[in-house]
Amino acid sequence: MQSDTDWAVEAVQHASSAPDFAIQKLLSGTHRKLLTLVVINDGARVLLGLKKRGFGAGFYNGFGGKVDPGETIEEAAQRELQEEACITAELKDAGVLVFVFDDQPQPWEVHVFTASSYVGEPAETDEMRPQWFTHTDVPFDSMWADDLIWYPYLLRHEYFRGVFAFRQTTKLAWHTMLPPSPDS
Ligand SMILES: COc1nc(N)nc2c1ncn2[C@H]1C[C@H](O)[C@@H](COP(=O)(O)OP(=O)(O)OP(=O)(O)O)O1
Repeated sequence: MQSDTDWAVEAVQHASSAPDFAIQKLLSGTHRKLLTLVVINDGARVLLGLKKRGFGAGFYNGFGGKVDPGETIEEAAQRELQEEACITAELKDAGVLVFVFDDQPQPWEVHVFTASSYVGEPAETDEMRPQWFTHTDVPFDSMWADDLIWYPYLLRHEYFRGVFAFRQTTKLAWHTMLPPSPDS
């Protein structure tokens, strides 16, 4: 597993409005939970899934989950895409999101990927029900609150990095978006 998100620590340190819990949890050095998220974007539409169980159930989201020990982040993204949507794809790095929750011990680091095409036929699984949405019809009212902020970058094919602080799991309390790093 690999990650490099010291920029998230700097971002909260330099933001006077960042909530205390976000600053404390990011500065504490607590091991971050690594996750993946894949959004298939064919140029006019995105393929999302309605999460049927577990964290984020009832929200539309891309396909993804936790990085298992011994896996690279991209291997985890491929595995989760196959497990949740029954497809494979050539993945492109789209951005990184760091989430800090007041009710979760660890910050979460979510690596977002896109793909313009895929192999297989998207199919419903135990975890997700896939559905296409046009770019003008993305169901933000039924998605995580952060999505409204970073989807525009994804749809413009612009690499993004963001830090988001949530209270009571789903209430977005604060966020910041950073310019892409020089090597991204
Ligand atoms: C907090 O805001 C979030 N926004 C968005 N768009 N996506 C998020 C947010 N927080 C988490 N996610 C994503 C990251 C992952 O893709 C999933 C959560 O993964 P999950 O907990 O379902 O992981 P699995 O490994 O599949 O879990 P199980 O095997 O235990 O079901 O949500």
